[in-house]
Amino acid sequence: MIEARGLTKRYGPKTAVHDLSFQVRPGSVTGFLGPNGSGKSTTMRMIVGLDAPTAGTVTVAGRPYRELPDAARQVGALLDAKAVHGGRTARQHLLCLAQLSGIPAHRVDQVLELVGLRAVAHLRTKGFSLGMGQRLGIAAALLGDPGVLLFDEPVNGLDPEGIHWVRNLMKGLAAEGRTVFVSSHLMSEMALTADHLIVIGRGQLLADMSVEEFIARHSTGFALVRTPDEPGAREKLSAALTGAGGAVRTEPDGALRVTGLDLPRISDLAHRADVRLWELSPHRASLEEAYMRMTQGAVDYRSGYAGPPVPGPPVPGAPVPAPGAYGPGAGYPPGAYGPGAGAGFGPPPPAAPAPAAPPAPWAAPVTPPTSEDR
Ligand SMILES: Nc1ncnc2c1ncn2[C@@H]1O[C@H](COP(=O)(O)OP(=O)(O)OP(=O)(O)O)[C@@H](O)[C@H]1O
Repeated sequence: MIEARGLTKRYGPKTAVHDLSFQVRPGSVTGFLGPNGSGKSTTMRMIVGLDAPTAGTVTVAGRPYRELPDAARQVGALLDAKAVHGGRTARQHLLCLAQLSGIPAHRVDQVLELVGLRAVAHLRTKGFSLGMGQRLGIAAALLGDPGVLLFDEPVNGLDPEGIHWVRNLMKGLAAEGRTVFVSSHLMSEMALTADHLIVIGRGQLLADMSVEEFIARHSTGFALVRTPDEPGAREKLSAALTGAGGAVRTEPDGALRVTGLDLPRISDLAHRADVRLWELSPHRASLEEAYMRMTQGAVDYRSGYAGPPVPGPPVPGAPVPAPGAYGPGAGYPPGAYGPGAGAGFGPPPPAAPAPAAPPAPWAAPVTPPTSEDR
C-alpha cells in the first residue's frame, strides 16, 4: 500500500503538489489522472524518494521509500523511459540494474521475455522506438518482482497492440495482489484499465473514488432543449425549468442543457410557459467530458482551439447548479434511457469500462528496428 498524507512539494514559488492525501491499495489498478503539469510525476518521484516533500509524508508499506529494506525488490517504477544509457544493449542495461540491486541475472531474461523484447535484447537502446523504450522501462520496473509498481504514463508512444498489452499487464499484476499505481492524462484509457481513480488538478486532489463510482456520478443523463430563436423564449423556458427544480446551463450553440427533470416534465413546463421546442433530446455526459469539466479550472496549458463543447455559463437568471446537481439522482431516473424508454434516446455512455480481458499473454513480440533506426 502507498499512503500520502498532506503531501506537498514546492519548487521556489511554484507549488507542484499541495496537501495531497490518498491511499493506493493492493489488488487493484489505481489510475492517477490529471492534466499536464498537475503534479503526477512529482508525486511519483516523491513516492520513490527521488524528490523530498516540502511538507507531509508518503510511505510504501508503512515506511518512507528510503527507509525500506531492499527497496528495489519491494517497489518498481517506470518514471522516465528515456533515462537509459543509449550505448548499452537492452540486456546490458537490465543486467546493470539487476547487479546494483542484487537481483540474479536469470531474472533479466525473464523480464525481457515478459515484455516482448527478447529478440532485440542484444541491440543498443539508442535505436529503440518510443514503444520499445517503454517496454524496456517496464521490464526494469518488474526486475525485482516487486509488490508495489508505479508507472508514469506507460502507454506513451505505444501502438494499439502495445496499449492493449500494457492494459492487460497492469490488470494481471493487480490480480496477483500487487499495488499498481499508473498515471495518465487520458480518462478514456484509465476507464478501461483502472479500478480506482485519483484525480488531481494543479497539485490538489479533485477526486478519489472507484471507476464505478466515477461513472455513476458523472455519466448522468441530461436533456438538450432547443427553442426557436425568438426573443426571450430561452430565458422564459429556463426560468420555468429552474423554478421546477431543474439545473440549466447554456451550451455554446445556444441549446439548454437540463438536468434534474425528465423529458415529459420539460415538455409540460415548456407547454405551460408557452414556449415552442425545436429539440428535446436525452443525452449522457461522457466520462472524458466529466473529467474535462472536473479539471477545466486546473489546466495549466490550453490550446487555442477550445475543442468540443464543455457546458457553457449558466443562463442569466438561472441559478448555478448546486454541488452534486450533476451527481447521483440529479439526472433522469434509472431506466430512463433503457430499452423501451422512448424513441430518439441517445447512445449509451461511450466510455463505460470494457469487460475484463481474458488472462493476458503478457509477452508480446516486438519487431526489431531496421538498421536505419540503430
Ligand atoms: N524540478 C522542478 N523545478 C521546478 N518546477 C518543477 C520541477 N518539476 C516539476 N515542476 C513543476 O511542477 C508542476 C508539476 O509538474 P509534474 O511534472 O509533476 O506534472 P505532471 O502532472 O506529471 O505533468 P505531465 O502530465 O505534463 O507530465 C509543473 O508546473 C512543473 O513545471
